[in-house]
Amino acid sequence: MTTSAPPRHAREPELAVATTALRKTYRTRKGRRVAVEGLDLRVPRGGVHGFLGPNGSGKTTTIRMLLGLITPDSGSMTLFGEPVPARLPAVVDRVGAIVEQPKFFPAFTARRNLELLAGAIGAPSARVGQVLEEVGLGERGRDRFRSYSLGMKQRLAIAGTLLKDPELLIFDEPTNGLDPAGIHEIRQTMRGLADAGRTVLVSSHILNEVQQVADTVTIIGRGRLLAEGDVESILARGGAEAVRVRVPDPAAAAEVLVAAGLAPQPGPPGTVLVRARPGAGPLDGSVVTRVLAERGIYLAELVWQRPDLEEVFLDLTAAEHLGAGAPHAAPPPPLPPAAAPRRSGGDR
Ligand SMILES: Nc1ncnc2c1ncn2[C@@H]1O[C@H](COP(=O)(O)OP(=O)(O)OP(=O)(O)O)[C@@H](O)[C@H]1O
Repeated sequence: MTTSAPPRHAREPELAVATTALRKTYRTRKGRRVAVEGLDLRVPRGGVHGFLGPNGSGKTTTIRMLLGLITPDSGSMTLFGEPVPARLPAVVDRVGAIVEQPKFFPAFTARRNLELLAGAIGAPSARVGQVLEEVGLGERGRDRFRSYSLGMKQRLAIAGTLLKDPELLIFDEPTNGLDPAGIHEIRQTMRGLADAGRTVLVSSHILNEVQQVADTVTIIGRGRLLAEGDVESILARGGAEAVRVRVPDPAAAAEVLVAAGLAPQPGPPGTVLVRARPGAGPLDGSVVTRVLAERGIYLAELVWQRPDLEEVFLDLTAAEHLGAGAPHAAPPPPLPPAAAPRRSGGDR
C-alpha cells in the first residue's frame, strides 16, 4: 500500500467503495502475473453496482483485497470513506459478503443453520426470521437445507450476510451455476435489498445478466478499468443502434443500403443489420425503409437493436487492442453524484 499521499477518495464518504490505482500481482512459476492494474473503482451508496469483466479479469482479486483477505501491492482503498485495511475493524460490521460458498448443514433447517451462524458471528437470533423474510424464504425456513433448490441455497447465503444488518453487500458471482429461474430469484433479491436502501456490489462475468438489475456498473478487462457509470450512459457509449431488416434478398438490399450511405452488415439468415455510418448522426429507420422501397425491396420485418453491455465490452477491448481507446487515455464520464439513479420494479 502506498502511504505517502492521502488516498484521493479517502474523504468521499458518499462512495460505499473506492479504490485508487489499485494493483495486485501474484507470484507464479512463470514470474509475476498482474491480476489488477491501477484500478479506480467507485461504488456509489445505494443501488446495485455491477462489477463486470470476463473470467480472470481481476474481480475476485479486487473483492478479496477490499475485504482484507489479501494485500494489494500498491494503491489505496476505502469503504464508506474509511481507509482499508487499516480501518477495516471499524467498518467490517457494515459490510456483508459472499466470496466463497458458505457451508450449511444439509440436515438442519434453514432457520437452524442461520441461528447457528448468528451465534457464531454475534448477531441477535431475532434477526433470523427477519432475514429469511428479506430474501423471500420466510415460508420455507423450517425446511431442511438439503431440500432447497440451488437458487434458494444462494438466497440463504445472502440471508446469512444480512444477519448483522450491513449497509453494503458484496457478492462475487452469486449466480454462478444457477439456472434461469435461480438467476431470476437472485436478481430480484438483489433489487429488493437495494430498494430497501442497501448498496449491493455484485461481480459477474456475464455482463448482460447484470445489465438487467444494475443501476451503475464498472467494466474491467485484464485488471484495468474500461468503463464506469450508469448503465444507460455506458450503453449510449456502446456505438450506434442498429436496425435488423428481413428482406427477400439480403445481398441486393445491402448494395442499395451502401449506395444510400448506410453501413449494412450480414445479420442472421435472411436479414441485414443496418447502422449509421460513424459520424453520420443517429440512424433513421424511415430512411432504411424508404431507400429499400424505392428500389422495389419491401421489408418483411424491421427490428431495432440496442447495443448491450457485452457489445460495449467487445468494442472497448477492440479499441484497446488497436491502441485507440486505451483505458486511461480517455477517462470515462464521471458517475452521477451520491446515490445512483434508482429504478423501480423487481426483476428487469
Ligand atoms: N492465487 C493466485 N495465484 C496466481 N494467480 C492468480 C491467483 N488468483 C488469481 N490469479 C490470477 O489473477 C487473474 C485474476 O483472477 P481473478 O480470480 O481475480 O479474476 P476474476 O475476474 O474474478 O475471474 P473469475 O470470474 O474467473 O473468478 C487471473 O489471471 C488469475 O489466473
